[in-house]
Amino acid sequence: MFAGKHINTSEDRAVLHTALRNPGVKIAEEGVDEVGPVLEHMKQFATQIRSGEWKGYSGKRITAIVNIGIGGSDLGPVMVTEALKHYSDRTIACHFVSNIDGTHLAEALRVCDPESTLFIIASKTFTTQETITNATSARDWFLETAKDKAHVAKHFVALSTNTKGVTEFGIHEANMFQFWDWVGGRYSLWSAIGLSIMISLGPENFTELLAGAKAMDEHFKSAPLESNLPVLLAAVGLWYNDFYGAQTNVLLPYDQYMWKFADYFQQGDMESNGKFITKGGQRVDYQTGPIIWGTSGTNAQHSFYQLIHQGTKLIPADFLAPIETHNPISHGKHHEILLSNFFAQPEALAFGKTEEEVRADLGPAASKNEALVKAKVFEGNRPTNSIMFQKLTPATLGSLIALYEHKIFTQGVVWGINSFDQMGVELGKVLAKSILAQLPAADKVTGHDSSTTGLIHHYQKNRK
Ligand SMILES: O=P(O)(O)OC[C@H]1O[C@@H](O)[C@@H](O)[C@@H](O)[C@@H]1O
Repeated sequence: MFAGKHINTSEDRAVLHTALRNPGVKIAEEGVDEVGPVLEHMKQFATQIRSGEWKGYSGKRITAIVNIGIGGSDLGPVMVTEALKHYSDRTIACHFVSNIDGTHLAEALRVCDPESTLFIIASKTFTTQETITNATSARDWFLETAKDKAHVAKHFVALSTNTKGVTEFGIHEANMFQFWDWVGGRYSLWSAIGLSIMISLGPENFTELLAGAKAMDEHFKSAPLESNLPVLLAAVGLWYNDFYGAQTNVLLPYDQYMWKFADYFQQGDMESNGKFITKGGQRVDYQTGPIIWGTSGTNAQHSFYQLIHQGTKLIPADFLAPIETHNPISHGKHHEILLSNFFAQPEALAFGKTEEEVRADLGPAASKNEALVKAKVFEGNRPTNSIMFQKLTPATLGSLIALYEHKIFTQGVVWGINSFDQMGVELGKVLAKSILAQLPAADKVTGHDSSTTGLIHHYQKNRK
């Protein structure tokens, strides 16, 4: 991976997101020597937006950005801007529009002023139906007020590998931030796709984020296997996934800023390792990628922990927490309570509560209610990893993301699959396109099973 070999075999591509955090690295791959210049372009632009030097068409400064992208062109920027909100000066409101559901764009535009809004169209391919449709509607909305197409240049920029698609859309090449086909969508927040992060947090913090990831890259490359964090995380995951039949891995950050961390790695892990075919084309006869889910802190305890503690499924869990909080309100009381929960849960999951302990707790009442005794038993022996870090800084977040990226890579290598393509997302897209063409009239609906045909007909009869 680090050497730039084409390990994404199905697409014959290198996998070089690590080069994005190591500008100037020498690898013979088209575009690698442009990493530094593009980063510089992003810094200049972000600084102009943040300082107010960049003006909208009517002379107002930019006070809101709307990142329009989906999947890897959305989840990274959303997760990181949330996780590092503490580092934002909040002078520029950040909106993220991904869903094709018109509600997503409409609700974002409701609070934006066309004269002071910048649209960032983020799409590696610049062909994704949701993004191009949302971007076109955003441009129409903008032109309702701005009138003149020449004003688009001040309010629309693109992050893409597809220069032709971007210029055809009407965005000037000078307002395009390039990246390359060796950056996978779900590994792209380090590239131009991170522009919204940089505008929100400032170039220095973005540089720190990259530096944190680079530190983890170095560790991954050089640490002995037995003390190599991504390898350990991968090995523990493999153990439960492949030898204990665990279907899943829940991510539980005890830091409210990280509330989108699991959402981000849902794509990162499941789109990478949700594969049943090896690189050589054989059907695997073992389990590959786990189901990833989770949410932050104690909210999860009051929601789904019941099943983790006493359900019939084995759910390995990763707990993450900062030693220091950015918000030590009420003399640090909140953080002490938060951390006491962070320490308590893995202990409870590991050691549970025996029937004898329950009986001792209940005293004489135990013998009167045997069912209650059984209901209060925790079997324990439920596996967890606990990861503590000093504070959620840009560098620490960069390291944590890279830690999980390399865990995913390591597991993919052991399973012999290609973690860097995503063939499984294509079929639904193709079917949706053919159905879209059939929606105008009932007699156009052909080639489907009776359930699908019935649903489409129901919609056609009842739409207004
Ligand atoms: O960035 P673009 O090209 O719009 O793709 C957005 C997303 O599309 C999906 O179908 C997947 O392939 C994702 O990996 C990707 O991040």
